Amino acid sequence: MIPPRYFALIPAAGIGARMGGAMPKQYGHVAGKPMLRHVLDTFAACPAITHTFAIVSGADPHVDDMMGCGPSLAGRVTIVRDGGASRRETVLNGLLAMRPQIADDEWVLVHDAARPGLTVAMIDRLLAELSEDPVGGLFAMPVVDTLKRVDDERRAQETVPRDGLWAAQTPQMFRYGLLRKALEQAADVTDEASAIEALGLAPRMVAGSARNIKITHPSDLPLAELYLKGLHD
Ligand SMILES: Nc1ccn([C@@H]2O[C@H](COP(=O)(O)OP(=O)(O)OP(=O)(O)O)[C@@H](O)[C@H]2O)c(=O)n1
Ligand SMILES: C[C@](O)(CO)[C@H](O)COP(=O)(O)O
Repeated sequence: MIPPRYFALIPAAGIGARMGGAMPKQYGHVAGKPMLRHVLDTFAACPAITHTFAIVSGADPHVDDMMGCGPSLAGRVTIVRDGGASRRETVLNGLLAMRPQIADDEWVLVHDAARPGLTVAMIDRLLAELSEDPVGGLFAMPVVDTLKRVDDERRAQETVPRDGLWAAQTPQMFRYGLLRKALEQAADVTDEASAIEALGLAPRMVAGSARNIKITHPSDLPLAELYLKGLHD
């Protein structure tokens, strides 16, 4: 029996509103290279990943320059120019584009273009932990801060018990057929695991890493630089 293969899907069609800047944040440089290029180079360097699909906006004017700023990724990465108005739509469009190359029981790792700190070793660890899992799962980290739910005036209304709370990261790894069905049926979700949970299934958490930071605001950049320059494990 041929073992199922692993494919990466990188949603990269956002505008980076919270980051600001002249271009979408996935093209902003961190440690000398565009954020999205870090991600594509990592997946291309991972032998266990059969192929990577990056989903960008149909009108994206930056992707060709990004693909040209380093060794060729031909044969390892396909750019799909079909981003959607939401993350969910972008990922779903990517899954549809992948259809001719992937079977329903094969794995899709969905990873934010905004998380350039991912390493090949982390990908291998995720596969080792989840490749036999009946549902799939994701990187996540236990919440360590005390959480407050606040009102419109930023006053605490409730302290949310943090026992059992984990902060989701990516990759989020599910079999193609299940993920596509879940996203087709989901309301607008902020991650793929939410759509899987809406089917009544329980994705498994795998301990992530602080280096797998999602670059959202300008204040996230210095820490990401430290990790990507190898100055901090
Ligand atoms: N319509 C969208 C929205 C987001 N994303 C992607 O989803 C990932 C995580 O989203 P986020 O960090 O929110 O990025 P943006 O949506 O670009 O940021 P903002 O919400 O600040 O605009 C990013 O790689 C982003 O490019 C996408 O592919 N399509
Ligand atoms: C998928 C994710 O990174 C998990 O924490 C997060 O939900 C993405 O949220 P964003 O608002 O699209 O950045």
